[in-house]
Amino acid sequence: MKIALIGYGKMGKAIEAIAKENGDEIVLKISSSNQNEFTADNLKQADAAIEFTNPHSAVENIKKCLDANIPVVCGTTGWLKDLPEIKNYIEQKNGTFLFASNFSVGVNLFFALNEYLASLMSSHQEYEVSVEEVHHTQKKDAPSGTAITLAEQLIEKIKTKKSWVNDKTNNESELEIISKRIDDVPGIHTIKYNSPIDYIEIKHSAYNRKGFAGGALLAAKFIAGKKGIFTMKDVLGL
Ligand SMILES: NC(=O)c1ccc[n+]([C@@H]2O[C@H](COP(=O)([O-])OP(=O)(O)OC[C@H]3O[C@@H](n4cnc5c(N)ncnc54)[C@H](O)[C@@H]3O)[C@@H](O)[C@H]2O)c1
Ligand SMILES: O=C(O)C1=N[C@H](C(=O)O)CCC1
Repeated sequence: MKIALIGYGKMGKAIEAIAKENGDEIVLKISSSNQNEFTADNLKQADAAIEFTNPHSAVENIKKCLDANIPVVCGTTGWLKDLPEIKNYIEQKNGTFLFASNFSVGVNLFFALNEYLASLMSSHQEYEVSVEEVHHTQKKDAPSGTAITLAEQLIEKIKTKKSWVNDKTNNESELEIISKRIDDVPGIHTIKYNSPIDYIEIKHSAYNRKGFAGGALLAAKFIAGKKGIFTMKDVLGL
């Protein structure tokens, strides 16, 4: 398969390494230093584009891929306030799009586990739920996109929680998300349930970026040749 990489930083390079192992071809690599090559003609050489840049560039980059009629997988986090605009754009262009806050298969299984545990815990209000995420110090957004997905799942199931805050809170209706930034940590997410008599936690730790990169490639293969908006649930059959 032929892939355009929009963003050639830590994730772009991790995707390139796995693509080479799989026999996929990277036909275009765009970073902030070669924007002149980010053209419709160049994009059209690819079966799909994979976008991992930053919260300020993602929306424009996705639109450029849709304008060129190229299916686009996006892993950039921190831009989701603009998702309704992107959904309209996809409809107008009859385009193809897949976003995931986390592409790793393990985290997508962890999402399913989080939903299941939250539905069990919803009738046990003595447990106070909170989320913690730890990432490397170069990360631009907080909380992580993955932590937001986990928090949204919890708010859906645990009716006392109405919204999340990225800070400590004593307000019972707010779900606490604590963000920590430590050197080179690829990503750790923990869901904590604390009661006056015991404590339960579920935790996912990424050892490196291979899971995110491999999942993004699976997603690109899944959407190539399709039309519409997809999620990792479609890719993994969850
Ligand atoms: N969804 C997931 O599974 C997942 C996993 C890891 C990282 N991420 C997210 O992916 C994004 C990128 O992460 P990273 O660690 O690779 O970051 P990074 O800073 O290492 O790389 C970003 C790259 O984007 C390039 N870039 C910046 N502006 C650009 C533009 N306008 N057009 C094209 N390229 C541009 C930079 O030159 C750089 O090469 C972040 O938002 C991060 O949170 C998501
Ligand atoms: O390294 C990052 O940045 C990561 N971003 C995603 C997020 O915000 O959840 C996924 C994990 C790694």
